[in-house]
Order: sequence, then structure tokens, then C-alpha cells
Amino acid sequence: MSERLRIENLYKVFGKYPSDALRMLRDGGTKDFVFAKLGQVVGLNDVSLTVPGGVMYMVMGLSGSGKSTLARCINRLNEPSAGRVLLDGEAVLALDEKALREVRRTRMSMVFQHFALLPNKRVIDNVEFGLKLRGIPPAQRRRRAEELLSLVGLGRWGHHMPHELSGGMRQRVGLARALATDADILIMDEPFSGLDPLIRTEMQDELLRLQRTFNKTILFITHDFQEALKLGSRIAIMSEGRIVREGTPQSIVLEPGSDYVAAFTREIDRGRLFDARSVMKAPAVLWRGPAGTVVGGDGGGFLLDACERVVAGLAGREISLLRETGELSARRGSYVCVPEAAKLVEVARSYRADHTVGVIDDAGRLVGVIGAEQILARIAHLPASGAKS
Ligand SMILES: Nc1ncnc2c1ncn2[C@@H]1O[C@H](COP(=O)(O)OP(=O)(O)OP(=O)(O)O)[C@@H](O)[C@H]1O
Repeated sequence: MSERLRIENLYKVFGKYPSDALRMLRDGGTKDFVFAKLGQVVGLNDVSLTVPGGVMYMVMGLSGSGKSTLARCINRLNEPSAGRVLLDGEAVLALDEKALREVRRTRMSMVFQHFALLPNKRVIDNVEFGLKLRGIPPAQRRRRAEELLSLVGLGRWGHHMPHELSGGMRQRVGLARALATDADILIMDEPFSGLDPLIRTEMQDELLRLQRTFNKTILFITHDFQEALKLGSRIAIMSEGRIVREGTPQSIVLEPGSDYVAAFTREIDRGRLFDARSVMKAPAVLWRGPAGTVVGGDGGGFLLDACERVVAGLAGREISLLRETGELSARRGSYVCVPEAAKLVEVARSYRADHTVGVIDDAGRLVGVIGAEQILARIAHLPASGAKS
């Protein structure tokens, strides 16, 4: 994945002469310290991050942690006090006004809270709006808008006014409008906050679906950790203008690194966050013979062919028999395998006592095994022996 957006050592101090504040911050001073000494508010304190192309990158933190300031500094709605913003390697802070306007219009667009629609324009005109500003010819932009409306399930609503639609439908129009712009980097500042929970879930699913279709690069701001976990490929967690933890959702939950981050992870549903790949153990070889190779452990195993594909399953007692007598007793069809991406909750559902769950890759090869110990350990958040993180 190529890098699209890179932020390097970005600072934002709200105040006329930020140089003293910057010096204090670079010397290790905190936001509170700067405010106490100078009365200036620190929005960002040495923020660096990299957003790869085609991913949804989440910026998460409590109110006042600097999320919106970061979003606004990236496209210079707020002028950063120091640091660099690179869009496809180009320095955004060096752009003159005209070039900046062009970048905002065509390459990096900002989606504000609630996707507010223009109330006196029809739904289709709302979706077309950004394209019109870009000077796309009428027939072409109409086609694109119609396409997008049907993609969000509102193909027949183009000629209605926004007030004739339900809240959820209006949100979908807003999402279609955001995606209609050809800018392939979208900065979304809490677009779903304040929505009722059902509509919010529906919108999150819709965004994930559309993201897969359009492969946009999205920097998504949220204060909701669950939302960050659900949508994000990577998450940056902010506190007091700094990034205090950055990583994949699974790595952050496994190793929060501080009490501040750990507090967000406590209530999350681990069964739906972790996948088979992240809990499986490497299969140990127990036996080799003309019939194939047996891998697994005391809880059960698998007989594999020469291509490492599962031929048959062995229950725990059959593994004991093999160990004691060297006698192979494996039953064809008597095993459970899941794909690497299967969620832990699905693995737990397929688990049978005295059997090990196999994990297979796209080519059908056995790449790992999961016993009850791994499932329970990850759900209860204990380190499991041999499990990958
Ligand atoms: N225009 C401004 N002038 C002065 N201080 C500001 C300004 N905008 C933001 N701040 C301050 O910068 C800090 C970061 O604010 P920001 O809005 O980025 O936080 P946030 O994480 O987006 O919060 P929220 O979730 O409440 O929107 C806060 O201390 C805020 O008071």
C-alpha cells in the first residue's frame, strides 16, 4: 500500500506568537504547562502519522484532545504552527492560496459533522453539488449522482427534497455526496456522532461497504472507540494534542500501553474483534508416516496430505492412542476448520470438546490450530501460550 498522507511533527498553538510555546513543547513541556505559563492553548503537540492509500485511518480521543484541530490543520482550515503535511509527497503547507483551493476541491475533501444537506435543493442536486463546483459537465455529473444514489439504495429519491426523507436516508445522501467528489482522500470529522444508535450502525456498515467499492483513503475522526475498532485499519489515539498510541485495532486492544488507552478497551467485545489468525498456534508435528503427517496437540489434531491440506481429524483421545501405541486412527470428515479471518465468536461456536479447530488459508492449507485455551485466553484477555499477536 502506498503512502498517501504523511504528517510530520505537526504543532498547533492557538495564539499570535507561538514560538515561546513551541520551544516549551519541544523541551518536553505539556499543554497545561504552556497554558499556565503563557495562557496559550496547545491544539497539537508534535503529531506524526502516516496514512496508507485505500485504508480507513481513525483518529480517536476524548473531547478536547485535538482531533478536529488535526483534521483542520491537514487541509489548513487551521494554519499549523510548525511541522509538515505531505499529500502524495507534496508539501501542503507550502502551497499558495490558489493551489490549496485546488487541492481541497479535487484531492482532499473534508466531510463535516452530520453531512448537512442543502435544505432547498433536491436530493440529486445535493449529491451533484461538489461535482458542479468542480466544473463537471451537467450530463456527466447527473449520471454520477444517479449512480451513487442507487449505490446507497436511494435511486428513486433523487427528485425529492431533503425534508421528505428520514434522518437515516438523509445521512445516506450525505455519504453519497461525500463519495461523489473525485477527491480520493476524505477527511471525515465525526460524521455519525449524534445519530441514533441504529442509524449509526447502519451508516457505519454502509461506509464500510462503499469504502470497499471506491477504495478511498479516509481519515476518520471519532470519540467512540467501538466505532474506531469497527471501521479502522489503523487507529491513532490522541490525548492533550499528542498521539499516545497508534496501531491496528487488535494490537491496541492487546497492548494498550497506558491506563488512558486501557480504559477505552475494557468494555469491548473481544470475540468480534479478534480473528482466528490472531489467536492460532503454529501446528506442532506429532507423527509422520505413509498416510501423511499428523499435527496438533493433546486437545486434538489433523492428518495432513503432502500439500498440508487436511485429510482427516483426530480427537484428543486418538492423539493419546497415537502417542502411546503409534497406531493412527483418524476419521475423515470429523474435524472443524475455519478461515484465517473468522472472528473468534465464530471459532468459539464451532469448537467441540476434545477437538482442535484448524485454521486454513485461501489455498486450503492448515496454517494454525486453536484450542479452548486460546479462545478463552483471548476473550478473557490473558496471554495465551504460543498465540500470535
Ligand atoms: N479556534 C480555537 N481557538 C483556541 N483554542 C482552540 C480553538 N480550536 C480548538 N481549540 C483548543 O484546542 C484543543 C483541541 O480542540 P479540538 O476541537 O481539536 O478537540 P477535539 O478532540 O476535536 O474535541 P471534540 O471531540 O470536543 O470536538 C482544545 O483545548 C480546544 O479548546
